Amino acid sequence: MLNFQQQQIDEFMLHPFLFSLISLFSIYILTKWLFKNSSKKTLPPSPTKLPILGNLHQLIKSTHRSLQSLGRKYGSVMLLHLGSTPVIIVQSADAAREIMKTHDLSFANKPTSNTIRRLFYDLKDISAAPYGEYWRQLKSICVLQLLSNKRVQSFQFIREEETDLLMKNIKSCSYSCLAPVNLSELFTSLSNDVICRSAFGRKYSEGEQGKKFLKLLTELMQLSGNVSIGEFIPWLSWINRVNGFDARVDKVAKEVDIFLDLVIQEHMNAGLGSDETVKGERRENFVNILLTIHKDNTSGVSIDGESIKAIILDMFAGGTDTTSATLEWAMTELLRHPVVMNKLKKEIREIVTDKHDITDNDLEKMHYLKAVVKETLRYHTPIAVFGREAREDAKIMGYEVAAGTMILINAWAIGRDPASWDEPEKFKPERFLDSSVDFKGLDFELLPFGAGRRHCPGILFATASVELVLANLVQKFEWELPDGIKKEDLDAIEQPGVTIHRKNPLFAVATHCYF
Ligand code: HEM
Repeated sequence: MLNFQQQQIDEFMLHPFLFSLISLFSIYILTKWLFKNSSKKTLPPSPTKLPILGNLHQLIKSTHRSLQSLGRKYGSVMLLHLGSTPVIIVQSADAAREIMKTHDLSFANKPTSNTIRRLFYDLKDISAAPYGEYWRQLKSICVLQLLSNKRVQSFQFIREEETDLLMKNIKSCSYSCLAPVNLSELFTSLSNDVICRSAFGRKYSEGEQGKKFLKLLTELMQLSGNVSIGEFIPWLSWINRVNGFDARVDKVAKEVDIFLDLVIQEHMNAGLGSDETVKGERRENFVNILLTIHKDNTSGVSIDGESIKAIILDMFAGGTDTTSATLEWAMTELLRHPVVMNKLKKEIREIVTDKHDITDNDLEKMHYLKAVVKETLRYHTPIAVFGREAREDAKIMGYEVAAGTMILINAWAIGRDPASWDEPEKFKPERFLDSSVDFKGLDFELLPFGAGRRHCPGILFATASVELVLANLVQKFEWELPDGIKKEDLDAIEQPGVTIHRKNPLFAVATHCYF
């Protein structure tokens, strides 16, 4: 029986036509299999997704913390699906370096949404504009004209005057009657006033219109940070129309536009008269600088009225909330760590021995203060997660990324990665004293301001205010928590949003005053 079968097989195999047919068919199948396997994309690991929602349900509580815990399981580069949108999550210094240095140009776009488009003049602002000639022009205006070293120095008088007002306010509201002050609220007004004077040449916070503008800005920030379900699950976008979200976006965009039109008109009427002067010297404000660029069309840069409004809006959106959050977290940690507070106090009081006001020169010598600010930005990264978008197909850490894919960089998790940091869960400014690690975008383990082409142009502007305010708060007052709250009981609960603030406002009492 076996022999018969074998014989049949042999005869069959020896038949020349059948044999070649079978060979050809086998080669075809083998080639197809090989090709299929070689063209199969190497994608990052991915948690199981639900139908429709994808992985959205896993990010409900706190995006940066949820991403960090998923990363512990799936690795520092993982693929999530937010609804039907694939998103690559990056949570290590090495992977961030590949995105923002090795392949920076491939990832130089920013992810956008319909909400951002409607709030930010159809992407005419710097932070949302796609990479290209228009964005390059805007960024160069921003870096060379609005936020350059020289310009930031020229606004020193604004920082000093506003800090001085803050100190007087604390003296009269807290020290005089030993009452708790809401530091969170004071930091928000200070940051707004500093940007307002730099942008418009005057504070708008006192008038009715200005107050309304600040309220609108708060709403604008909330709306831009809102994860609108329709962005990720397009067939559910009707929900935004029904629940009033779309109407709110349109209303805020319209009212912000009316206010900015008014401010620009005022500046056009007043001309350079709207600039503030210090000892007879004119200090140009952002609106006037932009109007001059618009009029002169110098150096081939051309911007229109909408671009001016979009840039101004970016300065407020990018510079106010982030600065106040940094101050709020820095004071929270100083109050929770009396040893750090005392060390900082000692440094500041040794440098500012007489009663003179703290100058930029003094700040330069305050190495511990700078370490406290860096540690605050590492430990409480204000913009915990920021995005990029692939402009073309690229490969990161061996994984393939298709053009158009959204990337989310979890700067907060990178700042707490044990692979880069010793005792990352402790607030320890000392770690920066003998270290060259900085936040200027060259050290990928510390990315509070991002890196590469899209890095934050406001670093100098922000740190100048944060350092001056902190140094004054610590030099001029002794601080205690209200109502006998112990340092261990001071919470650090976060309020989710684009910028991570404290959920509960920070209250403290100025018990001694030295001015
Ligand atoms: C502590 C304060 C601040 C923090 C933590 C911060 C953080 C950031 C981050 C993470 C980005 C994205 C970077 C990237 O994608 O690589 C960014 C972009 C930006 N920031 Fe800031 N920022 C701060 C202050 C400011 C200030 C004071 C201004 C202006 C007055 C400003 C204006 C901008 C602008 C215009 C962009 C968009 C840049 C671009 O897309 O090319 N920021 N910022």
